[in-house]
Amino acid sequence: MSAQMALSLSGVHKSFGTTSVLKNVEFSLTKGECIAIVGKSGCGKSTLLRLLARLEQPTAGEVYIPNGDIVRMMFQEGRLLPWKTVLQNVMLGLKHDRKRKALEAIKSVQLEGKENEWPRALSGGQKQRVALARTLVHSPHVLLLDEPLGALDALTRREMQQLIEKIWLQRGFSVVLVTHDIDEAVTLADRVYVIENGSIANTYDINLPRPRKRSSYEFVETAEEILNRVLGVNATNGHLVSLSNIK
Ligand SMILES: Nc1ncnc2c1ncn2[C@@H]1O[C@H](COP(=O)(O)OP(=O)(O)OP(=O)(O)O)[C@@H](O)[C@H]1O
Repeated sequence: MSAQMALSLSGVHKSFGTTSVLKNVEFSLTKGECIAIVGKSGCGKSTLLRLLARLEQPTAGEVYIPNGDIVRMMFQEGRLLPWKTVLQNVMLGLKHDRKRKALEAIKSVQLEGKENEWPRALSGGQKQRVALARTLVHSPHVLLLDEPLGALDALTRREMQQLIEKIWLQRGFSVVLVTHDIDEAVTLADRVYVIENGSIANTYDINLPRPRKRSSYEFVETAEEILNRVLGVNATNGHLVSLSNIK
């Protein structure tokens, strides 16, 4: 494996009982890359992330992450402990230098001044900032994002996307983002994988300059192409066609 490899999956299959969820999934990330995984509900996106987080084991194949590399996951619901303050939530799981590290992470998500608030006093966006701080405090090599902005309003979502991009560019970790929002995928990812019925159906390299302009012709074209692929729409005539006919 190359020293630049952040993670890789080769020939990964995952079944639950007799239900086959992932079939022969193969991809890799170099360090510092951000990829997005999109696909219809139930296609296996979260299962893929859970394999990367080692919350599940593959039925066959290999998930490779370099020894000692730290992987952290952020979920759609922030999963904050309601009986702990912002600072206490961010300090969770830390062993050394807890307060200093937590304060630094809280600052990086622009929540200075909220350290002693209870989660119930925070807006949805602020809660997700705390959830992000809780991952950053561990200095992850790989950040797994499972639809982290899915419950936020459109404006807050944009702000969070900008924040995630800024922190990612500063810190240089690798990101695997699962999202239903194709614009979000094209805004953030170097590469977008479309999953269909548990397999990678298409890969799109996104070579647009950052920060990406959603109104640009290239952005709109790319997002539409990916959306059509996910939906199984033939972009040339706009009709729904059988997914198996699209290569
Ligand atoms: N622990 C489990 N036991 C049995 N089946 C499971 C388990 N986890 C996931 N599945 C099944 O695997 C399939 C894929 O689920 P997964 O959550 O990975 O999809 P998804 O693409 O993330 O969906 P969504 O976009 O709706 O979150 C579903 O049919 C689901 O019911």
